[in-house]
Amino acid sequence: MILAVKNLNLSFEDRTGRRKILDDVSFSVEEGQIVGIVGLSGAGKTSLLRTLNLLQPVDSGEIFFDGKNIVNLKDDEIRKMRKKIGVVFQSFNLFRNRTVSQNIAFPLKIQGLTGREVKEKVEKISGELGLDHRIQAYPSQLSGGEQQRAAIARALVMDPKMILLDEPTSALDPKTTGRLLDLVVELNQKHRITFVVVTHDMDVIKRTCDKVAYLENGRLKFFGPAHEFFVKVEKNEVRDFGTPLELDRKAVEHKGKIIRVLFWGKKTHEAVMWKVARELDVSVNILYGKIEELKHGPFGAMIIGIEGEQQDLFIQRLRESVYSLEEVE
Ligand SMILES: Nc1ncnc2c1ncn2[C@@H]1O[C@H](COP(=O)(O)OP(=O)(O)OP(=O)(O)O)[C@@H](O)[C@H]1O
Repeated sequence: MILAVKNLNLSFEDRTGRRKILDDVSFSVEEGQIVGIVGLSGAGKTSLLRTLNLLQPVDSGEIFFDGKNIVNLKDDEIRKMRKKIGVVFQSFNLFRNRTVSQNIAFPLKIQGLTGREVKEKVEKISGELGLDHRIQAYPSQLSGGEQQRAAIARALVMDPKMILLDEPTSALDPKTTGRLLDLVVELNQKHRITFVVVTHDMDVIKRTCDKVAYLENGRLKFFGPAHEFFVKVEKNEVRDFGTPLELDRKAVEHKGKIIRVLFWGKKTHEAVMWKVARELDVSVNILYGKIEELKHGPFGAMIIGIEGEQQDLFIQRLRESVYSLEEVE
């Protein structure tokens, strides 16, 4: 386990008094995982991210990183710890009056590496991130995607164990977003870097995340595998995040039973459904359906109308091969 957050509380003082921002938040992250932090605006996502990098002191609670409680560290220990945790802010925070190369070199120079060592590292990282041709440019001359990669390069150059990303795709077009997400997955697999990503973007969750933390008014309402988060969305247990499949009863004329099926990770569910339907002579009518390609396999939701004498047996048999199945009244 690389990160364990225990009973974290944070509050801020404003005109109305003290306001709770994080309320008894606990979760843990295995090394090499990518975790998405989601929730409505103001839920406390960025505040949580800032506590993880010790930019934000907390009221109470513990944060174990790499086996050590990092809450209440002394200044020199904080500096040491920060080397292991890279941060890429939403606004990238690149030094405007330095080139890409100088931006990436900056943390290494502070470390006291020799000119030659710095040059080698900067070249290696910028090559890996496809920035070699932009190395002498200034941030203002870069596209949003390039600025993002320069900021990631600057974090990566310290060989961090974990990288925190705040809304990494909010300034990017869909194509650049796709490339960034591929890059995150690649860095994660190649270097085993753990990522914690604050995002509003469902694509980030679908394509990169192993786990999801869902915050509502500072409380962690869900923490678990990405596909289980999508189950929550389908069951309408997550406010304003994603749209569950709805059955429009008026639009459907159906005499038999209607079932809602959720499936995950197996590509065989549909084959099973048709096979069982044939065996039991049940007719199957898919009324609504959708499939999301998650990192660890497809997640799907279907609303199905069935007819035939052996409907109940069909439901029983199908239930064995899907994630969940319920009858719709
Ligand atoms: N330094 C601060 N002082 C007082 N209140 C703050 C401070 N920083 C954040 N807040 C408040 O804490 C709450 C949570 O903010 P935070 O930025 O963590 O939310 P968020 O979930 O990241 O929102 P968004 O998605 O809009 O970025 C907000 O109501 C915000 O106004």
